[in-house]
Amino acid sequence: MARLDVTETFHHISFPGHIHTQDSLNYALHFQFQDRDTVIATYPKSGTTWMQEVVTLVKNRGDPQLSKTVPNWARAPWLEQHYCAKGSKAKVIYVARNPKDVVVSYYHFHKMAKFLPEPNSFDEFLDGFLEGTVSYGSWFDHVKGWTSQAGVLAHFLYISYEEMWLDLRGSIERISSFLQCPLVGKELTSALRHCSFSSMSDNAMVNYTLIPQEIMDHSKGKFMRKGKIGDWRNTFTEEQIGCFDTVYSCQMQDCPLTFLWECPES
Ligand SMILES: Nc1ncnc2c1ncn2[C@@H]1O[C@H](COP(=O)(O)OS(=O)(=O)O)[C@@H](OP(=O)(O)O)[C@H]1O
Repeated sequence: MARLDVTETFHHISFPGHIHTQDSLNYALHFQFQDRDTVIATYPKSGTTWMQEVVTLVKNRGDPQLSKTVPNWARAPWLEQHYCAKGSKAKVIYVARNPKDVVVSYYHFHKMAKFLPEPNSFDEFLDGFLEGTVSYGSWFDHVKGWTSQAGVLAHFLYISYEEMWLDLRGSIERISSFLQCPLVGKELTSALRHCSFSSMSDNAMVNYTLIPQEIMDHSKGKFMRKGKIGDWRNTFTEEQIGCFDTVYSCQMQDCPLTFLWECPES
C-alpha cells in the first residue's frame, strides 16, 4: 500500500504534509483562545486520545453518549489541523509520558500511519527521536517548552500519563476540578469506566478504526496498542538504554520534571 508520508517543515520542525503545514501552523500560531476553551497539549503518543476522552466525559458529567457517537477528533479538534473555532484564559492541560515509552509507541505508530515516514530499524528511529528530527520535533523541546509555561499561563494543569495510569480516579477528580466541573458519585464511576483502556479499545469513536486503511494500515497494528508503563523494556537494548540516558541527562539537566519509567506492579 502506498504511503502518504510527505514531510514539511515549519520553524525547523518536521510535520506530516497532509495537515497543510504552512497554513495550519500559521493559523495555530496566531489562534486567539477564548476564556472558556480547554487546550490539550501533548507530544505525540503521550496520552492525547486518553485525555480527549477524559475531558469529554468530565464535561458531559460522565455521560458516554457523546464519546460513543462522535469521533475524538471532532470533539477535541487538532489546532494544527485547522478545524477549530476561535478561541485567552483558556485552560491548558499538558500531558507528558516517560519518553522511553513514547518513542516505542511512536515507532509502532509510524508503521501503521501512512502519513508518517516508514520507519526502518528501531535503532534508527531512536536516533531521530533523540535528535528531534522525527515528526513534531524534539520531545525535549516540547516538554521543557510547555512545562516552563506553568507559572506563566493563567490556568495550567500538568499531569503525566503514568499518574493517570496509576490512579485514574484521582486523576479524573483533579482534571474535573481544574475544569470547574467536579464529578460526583455515578458521574465519576461512569467517566472512569468509559476511559479505561479496554473500553476505549472497543470504542470505534476513539480507537481510530474509522480511519480508512489507506491512511492507517490497521493490519500493521492497533492504535490502542498496549497502554502500559515500562513496555520500552521489551524493545530497548542495553546499548540503546545507555545512549538514551546520556542524551536525556544532558537535555534535562535543568528541568525539574521526573518520570516513572517502570510499572511499580511489575
Ligand atoms: N485509556 C488508556 N489507558 C492507557 N493507555 C492509553 C489509553 N488510551 C490510549 N492509550 C495509549 O496512548 C498511546 C497513544 O497516545 P496518543 O493518543 O497521544 O497518540 S497520538 O499522538 O494521538 O497519535 C498508545 O500507547 P501504546 O499502547 O504504548 O502505543 C495508547 O495505547
